[in-house]
Amino acid sequence: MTEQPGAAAQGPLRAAVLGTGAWGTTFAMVLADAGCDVAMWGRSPEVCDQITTAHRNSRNLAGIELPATISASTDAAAVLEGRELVAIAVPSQSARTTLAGLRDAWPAGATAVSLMKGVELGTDERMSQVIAESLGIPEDHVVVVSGPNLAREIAEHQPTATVVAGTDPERVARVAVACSNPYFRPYTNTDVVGVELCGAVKNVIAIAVGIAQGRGFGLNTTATIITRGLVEITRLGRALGAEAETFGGLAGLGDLMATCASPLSRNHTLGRHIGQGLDLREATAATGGTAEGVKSATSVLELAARHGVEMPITAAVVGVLHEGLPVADMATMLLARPKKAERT
Ligand SMILES: NC(=O)c1ccc[n+]([C@@H]2O[C@H](COP(=O)([O-])OP(=O)(O)OC[C@H]3O[C@@H](n4cnc5c(N)ncnc54)[C@H](O)[C@@H]3O)[C@@H](O)[C@H]2O)c1
Ligand SMILES: O=P(O)(O)OC[C@H](O)CO
Repeated sequence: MTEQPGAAAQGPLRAAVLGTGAWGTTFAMVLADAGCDVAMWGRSPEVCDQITTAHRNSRNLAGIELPATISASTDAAAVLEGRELVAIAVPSQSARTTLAGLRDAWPAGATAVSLMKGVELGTDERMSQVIAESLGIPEDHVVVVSGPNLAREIAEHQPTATVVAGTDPERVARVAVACSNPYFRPYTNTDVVGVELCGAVKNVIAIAVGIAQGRGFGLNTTATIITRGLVEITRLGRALGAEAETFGGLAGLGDLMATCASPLSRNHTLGRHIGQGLDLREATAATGGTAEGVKSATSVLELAARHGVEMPITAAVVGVLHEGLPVADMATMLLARPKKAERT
C-alpha cells in the first residue's frame, strides 16, 4: 500500500475514479469541476488515451467535452498513488474481482466512494460491503453516492442533486465538498443501507416499468408500478435496518422517478425491449451499457426471501427475465394476488 497525504494536505484534493464508463467519466468531470485533481483508471488503452489527450470519451459519453485536467491510464498503481478519495464505477457484479486485483495498490486510509447500484449475486451483499471486504478496509472508510443521476444529463451540466451516505461524518463531509459544484449538489445521509438498497432496487422497478411501457400500457400502469415499487423497496430496507425517511428522498423516490421516466436509463430501456418482445440476450445487446437490474433482481429477491419480505414486482421481473414467465402473464401475476390493505 502507498502512503497518501492526510486531510490537511495543501492543494486540490487528489481523487481517482475506477472505471471509464458513462458514470465514472461523468463523476470524474463532477470532481474536476469541483476543483479536485482527478486521475482515472480504465481497462481500455484507447479510451484512456482519448480521455487524456482529446478530453473525450466517445465510446461511453459521445459528444461531451471533458475537463482538460482529467487524465486516464490503464496503470492502476500509478493512478491510485497518493489519492485521498477513490470513486468506483465498474459494474456491480465485477466489483469484487476488480478491487481484489487493486488491493495492494490501494492508498492507505483513502476513502472509497461507491458509485455502483447493485447487489452482488451469490453473496447478496451491498456494494459497500463488497468494497470493504475485497480491499480489506473498514466499512466506515466507504462512502456511497446515489441519487437521480443519469450520467448524460449531468455531463451536460444540468442541475442535479445527489445523496452522499456514510457512517464516518468527516469522510462524508469531505466527499460532499469534493463533488459539490455549480451543477451538482450533494446532500448527506447516515443511512448507508437505505441509500444503497434504493439505488439497487430502483433498477429492477425501472425494468418493470419499461416492460409495461413496451407492451403499450400508459401512465396509470407506470404510476402503479413506481408507487408499489417504492413500497417494496421500503419494506426490504426497513427489514434490513434502514430508515423510513430515506425512501422518500433523492436516493429513493427521486431516483425511482428519474430512472422509470427516462429513455436514457439502461434499465428502463432494457425493460422496454423485453416488453416489445425481445428475449433477454437481444434486449441486452439492443440496450448497450450495464443494466444492473438484470442481475440484481435475483440477488434482491434472495435477500428479501432471507428476511421474509414480499417483493412481488421484483419476483415478476425475475420471472420474466430468468424463469421463462411470458411477458403477457406478468400483469396477471401481479393483479390476481390476494387483496390486501394498501399500507401492508
Ligand atoms: N450511467 C449512469 O447514468 C449511472 C448513474 C449512477 C450510477 N450508475 C452506476 O454506476 C455503475 C457503473 O455504471 P456506468 O454507467 O459507468 O457503466 P458502463 O457500462 O457505462 O461502464 C462500466 C465500466 O466498467 C468497465 N468494466 C466492465 N466490466 C468490467 C470488469 N469486469 N472489470 C473492470 N471493469 C469493467 C467498462 O469497461 C466500463 O469502463 C453501475 O453500477 C451503475 O448502476 C450509473
Ligand atoms: O441507466 P441506468 O438505468 O443504470 O440508470 C442510471 C442512474 O442510476 C439513474 O440515477
